[in-house]
Amino acid sequence: MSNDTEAPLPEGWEMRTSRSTGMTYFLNMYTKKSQWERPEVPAEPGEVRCSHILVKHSDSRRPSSWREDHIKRTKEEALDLIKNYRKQIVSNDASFTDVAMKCSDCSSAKRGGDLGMFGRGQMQQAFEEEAFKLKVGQLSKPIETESGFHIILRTV
Ligand SMILES: O=C(CCc1ccccc1)N[C@H](Cc1nc2ccccc2[nH]1)C(=O)O
Repeated sequence: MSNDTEAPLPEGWEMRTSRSTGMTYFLNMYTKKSQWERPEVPAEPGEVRCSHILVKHSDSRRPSSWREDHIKRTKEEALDLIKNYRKQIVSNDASFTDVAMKCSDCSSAKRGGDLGMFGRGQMQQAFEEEAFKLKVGQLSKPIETESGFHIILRTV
């Protein structure tokens, strides 16, 4: 715990002095939210940009996609597929964009899986939690939402 006021603040934070009380507080430069406690980790961005690859299954919220009118694969088969896609990408046997365009069961497949910029409260909870944990350029492990299984690449 560093309460040394000289130590540099983590990325994205600025130190401020309250005009009314003279007390020091800390401002997240992305979200403009403030806090009294000295931050120990970089400020969370207000928005991130991610691409993803989605593999749906028969129990998905909408078991249909541009690829397949009636998706019959089981959850187990879907998880196996997304793990194999991740292996191909990590080993550089295929590019994220190509796999997304060919294999993703989301309409974003047409754009290499790109979902654009989004803030908290816009995507399904499990997807949001993982997306905001990622560093820029990082590829997530498979995560599950009601839509199916995803791997997420944070791009901005
Ligand atoms: O909801 C959409 C569209 C997502 C989208 C956002 C922004 C640009 C392009 C697409 N497609 C669903 C599948 C799906 N479920 C998701 C859950 C979280 C993030 C992306 C997702 N994609 C479906 O097709 O059932």
